Amino acid sequence: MTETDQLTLIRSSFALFRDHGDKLAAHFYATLFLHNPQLRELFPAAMDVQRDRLFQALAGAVRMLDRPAELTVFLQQLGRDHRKYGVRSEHYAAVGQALLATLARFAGPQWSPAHERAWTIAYHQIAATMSGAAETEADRTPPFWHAEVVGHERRGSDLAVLTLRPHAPFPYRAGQYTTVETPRWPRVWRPYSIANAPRQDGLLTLQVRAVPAGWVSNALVQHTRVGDVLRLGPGRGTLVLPERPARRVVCVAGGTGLAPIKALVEAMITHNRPLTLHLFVGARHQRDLYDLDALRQLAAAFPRLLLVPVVSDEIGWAGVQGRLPEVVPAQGNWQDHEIFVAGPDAMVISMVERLHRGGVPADRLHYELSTTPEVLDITSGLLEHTEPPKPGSGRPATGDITPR
Ligand SMILES: NC(=O)C1=CN([C@@H]2O[C@H](COP(=O)(O)OP(=O)(O)OC[C@H]3O[C@@H](n4cnc5c(N)ncnc54)[C@H](O)[C@@H]3O)[C@@H](O)[C@H]2O)C=CC1
Repeated sequence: MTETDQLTLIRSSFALFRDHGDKLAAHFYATLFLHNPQLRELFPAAMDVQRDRLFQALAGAVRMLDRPAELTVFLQQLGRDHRKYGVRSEHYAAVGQALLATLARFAGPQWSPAHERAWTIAYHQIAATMSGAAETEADRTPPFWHAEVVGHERRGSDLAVLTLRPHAPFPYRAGQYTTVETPRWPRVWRPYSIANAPRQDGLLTLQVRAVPAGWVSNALVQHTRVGDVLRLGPGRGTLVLPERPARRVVCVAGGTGLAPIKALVEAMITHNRPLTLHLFVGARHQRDLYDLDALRQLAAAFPRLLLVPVVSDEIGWAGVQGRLPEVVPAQGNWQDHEIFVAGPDAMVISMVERLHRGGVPADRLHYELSTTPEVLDITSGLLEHTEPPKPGSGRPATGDITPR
């Protein structure tokens, strides 16, 4: 079977599953657990979110099949990230069997031996790439880090700043995110940006907003205390400082999008010391500007940091008023600036589009979206246990200005 034949068979059969996402996933997990009850304990108690992820993961992999280099990078990362769930190489065969049986069932009469072969080959390649990367990584880093909560500060009714002390050195770059599991919700992991540049004492801060029905965010904000121990996945994400030192910089943070931006600002102040550094911090209401005191301290220590709080939804606010995508382009000519943007996807997309239209080259625009295919894939693997990113999370897509 040629690669082209394989691709055609997989894509054509995939179209048959499209309308069965939920049922297909439910059948897959039922089959998997029926034949391998010992695997149930790798998954969270509630499987509804998990089921949604399966079809997205398959769609992501099928989409990338004709881009092998990209697919390999994605699968390697997925394999490394599955270590924290306790996934081992021998589990992949069981998953493959359940998957193939499920696909055959949902494809119906159109399923042929050729389809079976094409999917089997593809799955073996996927499993080999994932488990190979996981094994290589096992020589270098632990699958997860325990981290003690050494500070828990409420900033308003739905927001908390957590300070964590990992039990072992936790390598990451300013602007990256980690995934967090709380003892309250075992095996449910959610991504949160790390809100500080790496420090000598190894402490990490998270800025977490509790969102409606957000299991982990509510546990972290409402029910977590100093002394609790969380688990952290490895640092991830591409919203990091570029190789070339940034000389003139604009940072834009909307809501808890401040977390990665604050880490980047700290790193720049320590290492690059840019000539100009504008920091726009947007919130809906004045009371939502939850970290102003700390930002003012940064500005006092580094006078070239110009801090601009922006409030969008409160009449009577005496400072800059409006939505970030309208305010920031109007405040200056940023064509020769390095721009970092984080916050709600709609804000980030609108901001990046406007700045690009205004002449800022794509390679100077740094941001991440929660809905990029890459992210969807990473957070929704066959065995992945995370929801789409929530507040406080950071996503890879730096420099790509195409909204997805
Ligand atoms: N790397 C990243 O980009 C990161 C993104 N986030 C995301 O940031 C978001 C933060 O949520 P909240 O704190 O509740 O922020 P929020 O919804 O209260 O909004 C914060 C700011 O963004 C503006 N904004 C919101 N929607 C907008 C839109 N459609 N168009 C233009 N401006 C808009 C608001 O006016 C305000 O200035 C979450 O969705 C979270 O996932 C969080 C951390 C990192």
